[in-house]
Amino acid sequence: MGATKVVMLMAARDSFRNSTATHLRSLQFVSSYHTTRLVPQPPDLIHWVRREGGFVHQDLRISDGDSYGLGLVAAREIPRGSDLIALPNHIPLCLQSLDSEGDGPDAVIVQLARRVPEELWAMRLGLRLLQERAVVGSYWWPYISNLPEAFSVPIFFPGEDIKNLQYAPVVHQVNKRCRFLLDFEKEVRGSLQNIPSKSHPFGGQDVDASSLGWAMSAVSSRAFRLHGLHKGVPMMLPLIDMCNHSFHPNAQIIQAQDTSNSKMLVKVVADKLIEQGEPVMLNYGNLSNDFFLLDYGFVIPSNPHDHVELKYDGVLLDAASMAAGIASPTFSSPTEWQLQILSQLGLHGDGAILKVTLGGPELVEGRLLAALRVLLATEAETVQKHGLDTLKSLSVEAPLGVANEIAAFRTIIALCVIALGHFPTKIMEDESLLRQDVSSLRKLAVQFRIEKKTMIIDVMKELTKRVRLLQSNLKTTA
Ligand SMILES: C[S@@+](CC[C@H](N)C(=O)[O-])C[C@H]1O[C@@H](n2cnc3c(N)ncnc32)[C@H](O)[C@@H]1O
Repeated sequence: MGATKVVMLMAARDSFRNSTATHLRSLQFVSSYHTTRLVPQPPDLIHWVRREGGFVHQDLRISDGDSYGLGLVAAREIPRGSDLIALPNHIPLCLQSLDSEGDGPDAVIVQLARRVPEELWAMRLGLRLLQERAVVGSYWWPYISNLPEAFSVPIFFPGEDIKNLQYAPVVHQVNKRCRFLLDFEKEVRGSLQNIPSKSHPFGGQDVDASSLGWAMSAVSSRAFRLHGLHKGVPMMLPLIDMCNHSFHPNAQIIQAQDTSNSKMLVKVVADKLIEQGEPVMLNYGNLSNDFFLLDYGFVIPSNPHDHVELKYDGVLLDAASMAAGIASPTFSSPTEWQLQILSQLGLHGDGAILKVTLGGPELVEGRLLAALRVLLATEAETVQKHGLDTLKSLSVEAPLGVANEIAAFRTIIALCVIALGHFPTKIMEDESLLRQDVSSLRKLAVQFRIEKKTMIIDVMKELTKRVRLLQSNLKTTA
């Protein structure tokens, strides 16, 4: 079902290739990506920002080359603390408040944006971007023409490569986004049917799922939410959005006041000395590979913030526990006092959130760890001596005793084995696929699943190490 929808999205993309009206800019979408921009030779973005009253450090250049697409680099050493870019208020592209009324094209955009669920906020600003892309003479055209013509986010993967992700939570998200785009295409077309041309936000042009997908991906992969003046409102920040991501950035975005006119500026400032030839990197956030893939179209190898989602399920935990050699586990039939703690952990009763995670900086989600410790304990009094925070913490060693801790860790290791078993292929097979001549989208899908599996194996290794340590402590004490 999901895959069929995706194929439809791809097909929709192709069928609109010839719909260009001569007096308007086309919203069509062409299927290539990386460094290819919307027009073959877009205007010089640095020059445009300066001309519009922004500041760009004299030693900054846009560079083309590595696998990250375009990026910003230092042509000469830039000292720490230097301003790299400063954009006055009129350069960022944002959406007006969804509460605003009025008429004309902007009001139509606001009405359409109100129909987009908050979780797909990128589509809201995407409508605004599409509006500026459609009409000739847009103030932002020098910026928009420098945007990539295509994105490697999974809504544009062929159906087969969505399956190739092999990870249900992300496949589910991709299908949801594709379904949304196809439904929203109908809604947008319906709403624009009887709009007089002077109020048409896209200059009379048709909008399809593919152009909506382009706009949503342009925003999700490039917009920033700043928490100062604009209180988390997403904005497209021309030129600043040429900076690529690193968890070890050398620059950051700040908001500051322009001393000459006391208006607000969005700035990029060097956090470190930037060597000649070094790229300027920002941290997009401590995100999992699920987010990086869905919103940005890339994955980070050995991402310390990556995790896998599991459903908290007593029967599954019993199976894992038994596989780990623990006699008669009671995960599926907890006692009354255990159920009370599970409710406090949000793993039982009304409003329970059964999604738990393995991996990331926490290694094991605190709620899962606490549940295992509690359900593998036999005495209510021993457990009730401890607060929930202690039970949830991996750094508090064996709060309910060493044997309990070893049993909890072994159960998680067995859970990891079960989780690995859900992937239809092994890492070795994936790696051999990567060496073959396959499309870059397929490679990305395979790289994503390799990272998930490697992360699970790393959790197992770490917990095995801890079990060994606990066992040796036990022997020493004995
Ligand atoms: C804000 S834009 C940065 C400029 C972009 N490289 C370009 O060519 O316009 C974000 C996009 O850059 C690429 N990118 C940024 N950081 C990356 C990284 N660490 N690894 C791989 N791709 C990255 C991804 O395609 C991402 O969607």
